Amino acid sequence: MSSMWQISVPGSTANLGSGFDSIGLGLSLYLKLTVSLQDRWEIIHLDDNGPKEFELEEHLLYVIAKKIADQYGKQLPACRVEMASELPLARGLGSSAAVIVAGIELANQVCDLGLTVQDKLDLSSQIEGHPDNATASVLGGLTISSMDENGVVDTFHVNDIEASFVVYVPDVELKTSEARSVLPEQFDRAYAVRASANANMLAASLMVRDYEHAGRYMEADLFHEPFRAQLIPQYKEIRASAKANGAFGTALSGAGPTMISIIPTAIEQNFVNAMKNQFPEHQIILTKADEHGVQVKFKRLLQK
Ligand SMILES: Nc1ncnc2c1ncn2[C@@H]1O[C@H](COP(=O)(O)OP(=O)(O)OP(=O)(O)O)[C@@H](O)[C@H]1O
Ligand SMILES: N[C@@H](CCO)C(=O)O
Repeated sequence: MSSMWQISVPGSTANLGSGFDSIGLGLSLYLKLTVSLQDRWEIIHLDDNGPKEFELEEHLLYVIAKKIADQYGKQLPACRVEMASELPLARGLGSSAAVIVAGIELANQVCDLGLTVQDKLDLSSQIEGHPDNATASVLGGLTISSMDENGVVDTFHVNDIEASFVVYVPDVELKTSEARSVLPEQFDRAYAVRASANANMLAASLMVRDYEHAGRYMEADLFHEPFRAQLIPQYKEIRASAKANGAFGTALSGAGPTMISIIPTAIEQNFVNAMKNQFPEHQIILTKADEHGVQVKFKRLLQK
């Protein structure tokens, strides 16, 4: 008998504008792993959304799985991993958080660690450094989170987000580390109060499912977008056209360069067609909130 695990992790969008480093939303775009045990490690990418060349010891999935196994005093067995991903690298769709959550789950399954959901929220957020994408990949849905100085995460989780989302993915990468390097180290008090008031309004609007209001506060970020906008292809044009075509609001997805609109479900097809006409250089994808977070299917196979 041999064992096989199928691990599915949703990608995510972080911030939704003013909810910087705190608000996340799982998207119905997935990273999927098929894992089995064999006598040597092997990671096979089934598409282009993975590193083109890599040393095993530097592959994020392996690094995380090994780190977690070590942390729990277990030996990580050699695995064959087939990886399929709908998340382009370094575009703002939470590819790194999804791989981190997948690596934690892989170690959890093959080393039988018995991790709780809270363990997964804490471990993944500590590794990412902020809980927005990580919590959304663990839980799906909308997550509003805070991580304390000991790395303990408190998350408010909301499902049934009845809106549609459209992402505009440009053909350029922007590493999160680079997009964070342009942010100011400090804000003065009056500025910080306005920025956090806008984040509070965004969170409240999302909680009561007032997406029109949420769209307004998605566009009112003061923590990061004013400093990142210059790095983003067609930032102003996409925001303006999306609004003209009926979007509630548009923001950077995570650290960018992808942008995301929240739109009424009733207009989705016309909206996407109009935006595709106006932004032919972008890959434009209609998506929804994922409702499940990380999922595992386990099979025992009869060996030939
Ligand atoms: N499928 C994958 N396999 C291996 N490594 C990956 C994979 N997906 C992402 N990574 C790693 O994560 C890095 C991208 O992380 P980064 O935080 O810059 O972008 P992101 O997570 O896509 O964006 P954001 O955090 O803004 O949503 C890649 O350079 C690579 O090292
Ligand atoms: N909150 C993070 C998301 C990307 O990891 C940022 O905007 O930098």
